[in-house]
Formats: sequence, C-alpha cells, structure tokens
Amino acid sequence: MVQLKSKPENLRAVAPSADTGTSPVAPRDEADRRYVEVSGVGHSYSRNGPTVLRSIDLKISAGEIVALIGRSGSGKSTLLHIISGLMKPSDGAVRIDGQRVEKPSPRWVMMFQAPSLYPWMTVAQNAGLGLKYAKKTEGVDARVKEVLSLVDLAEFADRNVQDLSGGQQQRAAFARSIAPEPELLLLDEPFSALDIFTRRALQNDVREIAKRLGLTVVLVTHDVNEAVQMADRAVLLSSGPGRIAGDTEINVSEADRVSQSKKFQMETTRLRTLYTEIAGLG
Ligand SMILES: Nc1ncnc2c1ncn2[C@@H]1O[C@H](COP(=O)(O)OP(=O)(O)OP(=O)(O)O)[C@@H](O)[C@H]1O
Repeated sequence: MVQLKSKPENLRAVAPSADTGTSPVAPRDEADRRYVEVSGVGHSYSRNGPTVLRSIDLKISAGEIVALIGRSGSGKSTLLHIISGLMKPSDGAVRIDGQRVEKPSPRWVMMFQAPSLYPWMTVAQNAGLGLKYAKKTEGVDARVKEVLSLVDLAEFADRNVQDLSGGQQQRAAFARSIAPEPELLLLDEPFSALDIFTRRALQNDVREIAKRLGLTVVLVTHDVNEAVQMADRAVLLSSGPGRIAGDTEINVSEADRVSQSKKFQMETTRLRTLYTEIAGLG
C-alpha cells in the first residue's frame, strides 16, 4: 500500500502563500461546517468490484464554494452523484441541512460539462425548465427574465439555443439551474469544454453570482487554476480508492481572482504542489 507523505491534518495546516496580503477568506470553524455532511461514505459499483471511494468525511458550510480536485478515476463524480442523491453510497450517509439525502431535490441541483439544453426550445424556455422540474408555476416569466439577466443573456431570451456559442449555452444551463432558487449547486467540470477566455469569464461570473445569491457550491475539477479562480477551499482526493488526502483554504482576494495577480499565481503553485504530491501517490 502506498503511504501518504503528509497526513490530511498536515495539509490542512499548510500555510498560505508567502504573499503577506490579508486573507479574504477567514478559515471556518469546524462547527460552522454543518450544512453538507458526508459521513463515512464508501462506494463500490458492484458487490465484488473495486472500492471507488473509502471513508469519506467532509463538512461544508452554507455559502462556501468547495473545489473537489483529483486525477481521473479518483471518484470525484461518484462523490458528487452521491451528494446529489442520484446515487446511493455503499456505506455511510450524506446530510444536507440536517436532512438525510435519499434522492435528488430541487434544493440541490447538478450541472454537467454538456449543457444538455433542448435544441428546439428558446433560451427562455430552456431556462424555465428548471422551474418546471421544481414544480414552480407562479411568477415563471419574471423569474426567467431575472436569471437570464443575471447570466447576461437577457437579449437572447427568444433566440433558439442552437444559435448560441458554447459559453452562452453553458450560461443558459446555469440560468436553468439557479432559476428554482436552489441552496446547493453541484458542478461537474461544467467549463472544461470551453476555450480558456470563455471559461475564465464564466468562472468569474459563476463565483460572483453564487456569492451574491449565497449559494453553496461543490465544484469537481482537474484544473488547479479553476479551483483557485472559483473556490474558497480545495479538497484533494487521492485515488485507488478515492480518499480525502488534503483540505486547504484558498487565500486570494476577489481582486486577485479577477486580475490573476502574483498572489493568485503563488496560490495556484502552492495548490499544484499539494495536488502533485497527492496525485502521485495514487
Ligand atoms: N457506472 C459505473 N460502473 C462501474 N464503474 C464505474 C461507473 N462509473 C464510474 N466507475 C468507476 O469508478 C471510478 C471513479 O469514477 P469517477 O467518474 O467517479 O471518477 P472521476 O474522478 O470523476 O474521473 P474523471 O475525472 O475522469 O471524470 C473509475 O474507476 C470508474 O471507472
């Protein structure tokens, strides 16, 4: 068995970058982290199959944005599906706001890499589908207008989604996700198919909107830069089976994120070093 060079507790204590600027994200107390509680989660896809996840304990506070980073096959998507209630874990349990997760709910929504919009519908009709799924029937038009304006697509409301660029389609999918006012967004590499400029714009906008709306976000990514761009905290998974091998606050200000300042670059390097150490151990 491969031994971890650093225990998770040590990684949690890793100092922020050498830049002496004040941290915009106050480290949270464990007691705060009660909104999402993943307790002892383990998973195998079949009775005699390999263990994909083992002993996952993870607590997330309301309003926190957490990036789940790990190499391909470490079980990130599996964990996200379990948190969403789309899959039942072989062991352990997930609670959201104290309620045990047994099935999907409009209170927590998932967004995937492919925007999966209906091509025969307009942007507004697609955005309205989130409300339909959540069985919300009142004030639909006003809410659709509001979310399209939030994602900068107000002027595209009546356009067919096929006429949109990839980034605009992902904005429309994001509008659909937030229309029913979920509390928790589960994002599975939602920007990985986009070009770097579109991706950066969306990363900034999604973070800004999530913070404005007070959403809790769990973001699955391979991309350390994306984690620093978007998250308050990074949780690193090792693989074979997936375990939490690191958990660290991301210490950059909003201005650093937008400008990708020197401090941002240093934080990215710090996280990449941790990730390389952990990924190399799998
Ligand atoms: N439906 C399934 N049936 C059997 N095994 C599966 C299934 N889905 C995923 N796996 C296996 O579980 C492991 C974890 O997969 P998962 O997709 O959760 O990893 P990941 O970290 O999200 O990977 P990636 O970054 O490539 O998306 C992999 O070994 C994968 O082959």
